[in-house]
Amino acid sequence: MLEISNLVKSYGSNEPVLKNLDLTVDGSSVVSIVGASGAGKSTMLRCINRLVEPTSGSIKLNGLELVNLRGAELRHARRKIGMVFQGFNLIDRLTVMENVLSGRLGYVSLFQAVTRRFPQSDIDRAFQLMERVGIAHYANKRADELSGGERQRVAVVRALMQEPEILLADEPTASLDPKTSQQIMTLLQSLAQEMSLPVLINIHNVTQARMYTDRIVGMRHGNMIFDGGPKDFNQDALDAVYGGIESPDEEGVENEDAAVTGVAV
Ligand SMILES: Nc1ncnc2c1ncn2[C@@H]1O[C@H](COP(=O)(O)OP(=O)(O)OP(=O)(O)O)[C@@H](O)[C@H]1O
Repeated sequence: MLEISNLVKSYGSNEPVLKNLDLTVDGSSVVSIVGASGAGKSTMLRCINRLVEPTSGSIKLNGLELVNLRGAELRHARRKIGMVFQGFNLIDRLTVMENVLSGRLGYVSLFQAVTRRFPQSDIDRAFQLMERVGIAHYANKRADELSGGERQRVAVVRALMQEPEILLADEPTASLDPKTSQQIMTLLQSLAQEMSLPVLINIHNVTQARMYTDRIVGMRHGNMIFDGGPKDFNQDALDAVYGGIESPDEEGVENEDAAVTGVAV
C-alpha cells in the first residue's frame, strides 16, 4: 500500500508545486493521475521514488517511510518501485534480454553486474515475464529494432524484474499509436490484478484513464481536486481539472475507440 500524506514540494524558493497532497493506493488498484500541463503530476510520481526530493510530508510504501531515506536504505527502497517512462528509457545497443535483466542490477553484486552474470533464477524469471507480455521471441534482438509498443513491453518487464511493490508509469502511452496505447493500458491493468500491484499512471489521455483505470485522481495547480471512479469523472470534473482547457485527448475519441475495437492483448 502507498500512503502519501501532507506532501509538499517547492522547487527552490518558488511557490509549492505540490500542496499538502494526500493519497492512499492499495494493492492491485490502477490509478490515473490527470491534470493540465504543469499541474504537478510528474513531480508527485518522482517524489515517490525520490528522483525529486519532497520538501515535506510523508510517503510510505507498505509501511516504510521513503522520505529521508539515504544511501543503501534508499537504494534498497528504490528496488521496490518500478518505473515506466514515456520514452521507454531502454539501452538501444543492448538486447531485449540484457535490458530486461538490468532490472535486477539492484540485487546482484558489482562483479555480477559488470560481467553480466545473472543467476539462472533471474534468467528464468525474465523469460517467464517476457512470455507473459509477448516478447520472448525478441529476447536476443537489439532494443532499437523493436516497435514502440514492443519497447514499452520490454520496459514493463524490466520494471517487473525488480519485484516491485508499486509500479509508476509516467505517460506510458504518450509515444504510442492509439491501438498500441490501448494494448499497453490493458497490459498494465491485467498485471496489476495478477500481481496485486498498485499502479499509478500519469496520463494525458482522459479517454484511456476512464477506460482502463479503477480510479482517477485529478490535479490542478498542485492540489488534488478530484478523486473518484471513472464514471464520476464527468464533464464538471473535467472542467474543474482542466479549467475549461480542452483536455488533449478528448478530441477524436470516437475515432480512437473505433480504431481499437477488438484489440486482443
Ligand atoms: N526541476 C524543476 N525545477 C523547477 N521547476 C520545476 C522543475 N520540474 C518541474 N517544475 C515546475 O513544477 C510544476 C509542475 O511540473 P510537473 O512536471 O510536475 O507537471 P506535470 O503535471 O507533470 O506537467 P506535464 O503534464 O506537462 O508533464 C511546473 O510549473 C514546472 O515548471
